Amino acid sequence: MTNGDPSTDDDRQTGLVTYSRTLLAPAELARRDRAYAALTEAVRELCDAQLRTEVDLEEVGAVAAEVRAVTARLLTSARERSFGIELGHDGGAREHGNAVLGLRNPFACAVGARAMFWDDRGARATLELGALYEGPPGCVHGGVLALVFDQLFTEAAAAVGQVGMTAELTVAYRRPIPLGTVTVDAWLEVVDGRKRRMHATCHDGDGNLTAEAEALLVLPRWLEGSDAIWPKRPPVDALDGDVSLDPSVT
Ligand SMILES: CCCCC/C=C\C/C=C\C/C=C\C/C=C\CCCC(=O)SCCNC(=O)CCNC(=O)[C@H](O)C(C)(C)COP(=O)(O)OP(=O)(O)OC[C@H]1O[C@@H](n2cnc3c(N)ncnc32)[C@H](O)[C@@H]1OP(=O)(O)O
Repeated sequence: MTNGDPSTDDDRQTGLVTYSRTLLAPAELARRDRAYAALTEAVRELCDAQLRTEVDLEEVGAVAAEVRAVTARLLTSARERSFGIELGHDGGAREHGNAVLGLRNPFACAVGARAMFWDDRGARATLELGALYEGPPGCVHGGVLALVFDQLFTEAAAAVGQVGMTAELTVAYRRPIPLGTVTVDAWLEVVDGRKRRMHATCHDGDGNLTAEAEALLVLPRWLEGSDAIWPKRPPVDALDGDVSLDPSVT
């Protein structure tokens, strides 16, 4: 099957996952990533602005027409389906459609160089969850937090070489989470064959523990022996200050 994109080779199937491999030189790939990241950021800013705007209704109508015109320009050349996974030159997955950290997904909240980190225990995300992620008034939507936990578990498992897909996810919401900065830590607790038991915490901007989560990840039978590589993230010590992932350190 061909994916219709001349910058990648054809689709391949590994179990349930369809992926292609880039045909572009690294410099060209980086140039495109910068351009698409800038577009994604601009659209994200637009989403936030349209949510909060109080301009008069005539202006609202005019802006809607302009946005539709811009959408039509983008659709003059567009893939028909989701981004899927494209493999880069090092075999690393370029998951640019991912709902939490996709470079080309304006809904993604874990974006930018300071959003996602790994160490030898697991993964940490430091996120700005603004008005677009609201559930209870002024607070983060519980489903959005579950989404972030889900991704963090995958990251934490990958950080220690134990990838898996989420089979079960349980969240304990301990106190409302004000919109703003949240820090989520996830780590591996137990490996039992293809099963990985995970734990995670969420702290608000004042350092309060707001939620905890547990998950069972399972290395899918179809992924055993695959050469697919989850993309590596910067080490936690790339951050300023004390950001140990040790769960005993609060
Ligand atoms: C996955 C990451 C891999 C990274 C690889 C690198 C590069 C890129 C390639 C692929 C990337 C793909 C996706 C990653 C992207 C984002 C992820 C974000 C997180 C998610 O968004 S992820 C989506 C939600 N997630 C699902 O879409 C899973 C649907 N599901 C299944 O795909 C199967 O269901 C699966 C695979 C879970 C198991 O299938 P299977 O055939 O491999 O294994 P099997 O059934 O034999 O179970 C083996 C042992 O696990 C126990 N077990 C199984 N399921 C259980 C359950 N629910 N509760 C309690 N125990 C359970 C059994 O009881 C047995 O235990 P025992 O050995 O003791 O008998």
